[in-house]
Amino acid sequence: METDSDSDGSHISATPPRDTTPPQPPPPPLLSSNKVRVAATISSRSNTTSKLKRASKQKPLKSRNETKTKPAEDDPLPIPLPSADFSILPGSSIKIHNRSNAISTHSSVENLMQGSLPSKFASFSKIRRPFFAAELTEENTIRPAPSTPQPKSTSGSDCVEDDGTFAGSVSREANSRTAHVNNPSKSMGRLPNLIRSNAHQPPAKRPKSAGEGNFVRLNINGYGRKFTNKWAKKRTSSTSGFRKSYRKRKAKSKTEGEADTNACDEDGLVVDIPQQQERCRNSTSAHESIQQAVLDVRNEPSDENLMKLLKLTHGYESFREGQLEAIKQVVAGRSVMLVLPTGFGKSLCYQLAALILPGITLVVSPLVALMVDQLRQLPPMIQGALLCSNQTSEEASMTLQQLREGAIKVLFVSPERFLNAQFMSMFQTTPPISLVVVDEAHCLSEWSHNFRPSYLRLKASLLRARLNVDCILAMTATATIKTLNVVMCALEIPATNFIQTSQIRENLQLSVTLSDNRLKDLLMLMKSTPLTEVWSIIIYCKFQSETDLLSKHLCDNNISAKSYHSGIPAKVRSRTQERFCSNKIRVVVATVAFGMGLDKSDVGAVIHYSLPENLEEYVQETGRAGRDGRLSYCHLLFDELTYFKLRSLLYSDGVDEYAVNRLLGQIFSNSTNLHGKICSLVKETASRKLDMKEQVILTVLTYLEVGEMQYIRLLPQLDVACTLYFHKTSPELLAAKDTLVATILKKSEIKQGNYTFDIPSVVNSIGISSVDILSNWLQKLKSQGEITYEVKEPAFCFTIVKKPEDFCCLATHVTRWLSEVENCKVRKLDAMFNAATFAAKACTKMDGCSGSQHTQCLQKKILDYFTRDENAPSCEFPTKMEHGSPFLQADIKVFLQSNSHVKFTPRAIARIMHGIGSPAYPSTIWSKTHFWGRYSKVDFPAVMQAAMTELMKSAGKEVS
Ligand SMILES: Nc1ncnc2c1ncn2[C@@H]1O[C@H](COP(=O)(O)OP(=O)(O)OP(=O)(O)O)[C@@H](O)[C@H]1O
Repeated sequence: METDSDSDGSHISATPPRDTTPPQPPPPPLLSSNKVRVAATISSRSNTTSKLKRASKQKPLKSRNETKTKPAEDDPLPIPLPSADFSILPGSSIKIHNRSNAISTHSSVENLMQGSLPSKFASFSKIRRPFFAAELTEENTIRPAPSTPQPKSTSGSDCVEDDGTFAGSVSREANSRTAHVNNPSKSMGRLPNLIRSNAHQPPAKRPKSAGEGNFVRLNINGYGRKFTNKWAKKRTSSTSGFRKSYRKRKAKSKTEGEADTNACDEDGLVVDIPQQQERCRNSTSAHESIQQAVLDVRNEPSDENLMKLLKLTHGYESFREGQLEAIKQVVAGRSVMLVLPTGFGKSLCYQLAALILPGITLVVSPLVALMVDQLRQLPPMIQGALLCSNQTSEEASMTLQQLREGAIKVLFVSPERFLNAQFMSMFQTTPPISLVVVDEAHCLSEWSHNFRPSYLRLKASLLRARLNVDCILAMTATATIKTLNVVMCALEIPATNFIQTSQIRENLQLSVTLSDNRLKDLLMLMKSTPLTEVWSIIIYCKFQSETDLLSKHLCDNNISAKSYHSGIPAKVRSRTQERFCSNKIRVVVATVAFGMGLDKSDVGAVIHYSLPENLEEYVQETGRAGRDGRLSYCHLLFDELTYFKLRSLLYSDGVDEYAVNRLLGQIFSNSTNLHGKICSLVKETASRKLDMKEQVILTVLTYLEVGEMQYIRLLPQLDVACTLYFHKTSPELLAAKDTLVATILKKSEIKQGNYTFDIPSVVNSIGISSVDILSNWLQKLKSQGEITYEVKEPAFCFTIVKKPEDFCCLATHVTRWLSEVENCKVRKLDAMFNAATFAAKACTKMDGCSGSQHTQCLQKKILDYFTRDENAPSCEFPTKMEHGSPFLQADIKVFLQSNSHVKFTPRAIARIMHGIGSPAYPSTIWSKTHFWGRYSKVDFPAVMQAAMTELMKSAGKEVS
């Protein structure tokens, strides 16, 4: 059962244990959940009640059911089928609002909103883990090279940032809706997150500039390699250029005899030229007003001045809860931890701050897709750009040039950039950085659901020392107390600067079904009200194969659906997303790969076809529904089998101490001679030899770099094996003319007449300063027709800073920590499963839950999860796992006997018994044994223990 899941949730992304010594001066930690919540409210809380009252008077909650969805042109609307009653689904008695029974619908809506809902919840975010692809290699060596790091990599660490490969412009247009709920005021009264204010009361028209909008042409798919901020571009382009193109267009329209003033500009946007000129004039005055408003705020950052600026820049009448406080703190130079729900307006906080602060605002974002989305959403008067590895060096230099000229206010980068010495030093020649924004800040903590080792570099101390930045805005939508503590500690954000608002969006109706036939139940759900009346639906699956199967099944049943996962070509994915956003596809059946940068406010329902791995994921994915504030439906279909499968998969990243020890041995072998030289570790070979996933190796390496002590310095990843093919001059003759060729020949192995060498070894021995010099030189020989060459074997590259004194002690420390991370993930899954099981089986329905509708009890569970002390065991509902089996020991014995030629560790045996493949014991081979996955219901540590006992017995026999 090797997973084809996109979640790769199983990857521990293990990383360094936290520094035990807090940074100087130590930031006041968030002591307890209570403390956090008290601090969280700061000033925002006091206004909440009155705001709610005001809001409830102002706007009614619209029911999605009452919206007439507009059928798309190229996909026929599914034929409405007789509605089914969910109550017939096993394990539930769902009673969802029936169209033919309007009164019951609305009363249910009221019921939903009337329940006593807690006002504070932690919430969701949208980051997704990258998909990792490995290539087969044969070597596994660590090699020395010169001390200067090479700046460019072919398959470098930046590959992670580029993983968000889907591109495509996203339609921002939601269907216009006019319907109202019969009695909405009651519901409204209980909605603390007035996200709907956006939907119901369109903002005042934004001031427009000549180059309105931040146009981005995506290059992720390989076509159009530009990340351009159009506004900035227009600023630098000359007027004559504009006139020329205008004349050209006009002439063209004349020759064609058409009075068409609409023309396609170079980027494919339709531009109305006379209007554009008018806009130019208007924009000058708008620009001046904004400049004046910025000056006013700088002089006096009062609520009134900030509000005025907000209106001018974004067209909004007021700030949402938490926004004003965050902006004020940041503008005053104080770091802030901001926790707001998904789609609540975190970006606006740094956008306004960027405008007010004098220097550059650097936004660290985990995925290119997200950066592109954020760049696109910048208001026109804020010039932005992004740096990513998809760009050509010319594009990157152009961005740098614009930065130097002060033409860019907001720069988006990935955390991997902080590996790059060139990047870190480039700010010496630009205006200073005023603010660093860490988006999806939970990625910084190993205790979050989405940990990214590269985020570990983002320590306040580094930002201060290398970028001279003191002010940090950390933002997330989903973080537990434990996660927040880690983030705030690393970024040195004092507890007093913690801003958290009400977290849950109450326009989401949460329902749950424990199902023993999910396919049948899903179809029934889709063919019943209210879903028959909802246009945009996302169905989340865990596995890629599942999404393909489901979308086909839905299509076969007259429901237009498309599958979306990272195995689908980027172009196709991009098109699916585009068509979904423009309402041409009704249903997208997706893995977690779908949602990043999704800019669609009118998703009416999110269905989970599998159990999410944790409540963070659940909250985040359900949060993609109803961002327009309308009543939206979130149904969770789950079964125990998937729970067992997911739980097993969480153990696929675990490592044994001896393997960590061996890894350390490889990294530091000959380290005395290697000081400052480039070393490499071929990913695939190391992974197979150590039976350790590449991602886990990277985590250990990151630990060695940014843990308590710095042992290595990571460099961008590289394909290290290079094969040369000589075409004109013979190798010997060329070597006689060129010392570089001579060195290569000395360092090469001859395979089938071709010369293969290790790039870091050659770079080290010829003493050149960077790998780039070597590759430029090879390129030159290639252009002369002398050679062709190919590179392969992606490797982790690093230089040794210090050799650990005690390998064993370090290995123990790292292993223990990795194991804690693993346990944390398992606990998160259990909490998700327990919450769903509680709703489906044990909820007494006293607090407003009914049928399969469990908004109230699930919201309570979520609140509890995000605010409780995670270290305290939560055993309100024991997990379903068995702790042993009478046949386990005997089966392991038989398994060992029948595979006596293979060496196993207890972990390897337990993985096979749980049906999990690993680099050294791949599922392609081991799934053939009939013990494969046989004990997935038995707790993994118990299976490991049994395997250990059996291995000891057989070893004892061998010795005697
Ligand atoms: N004060 C406000 N009034 C009205 N609308 C607002 C306000 N602030 C933000 N918005 C709008 O809310 C929407 C969501 O904002 P944004 O994308 O910044 O949310 P987010 O919290 O960053 O979301 P995510 O968690 O998905 O990253 C945007 O359309 C934004 O313009």
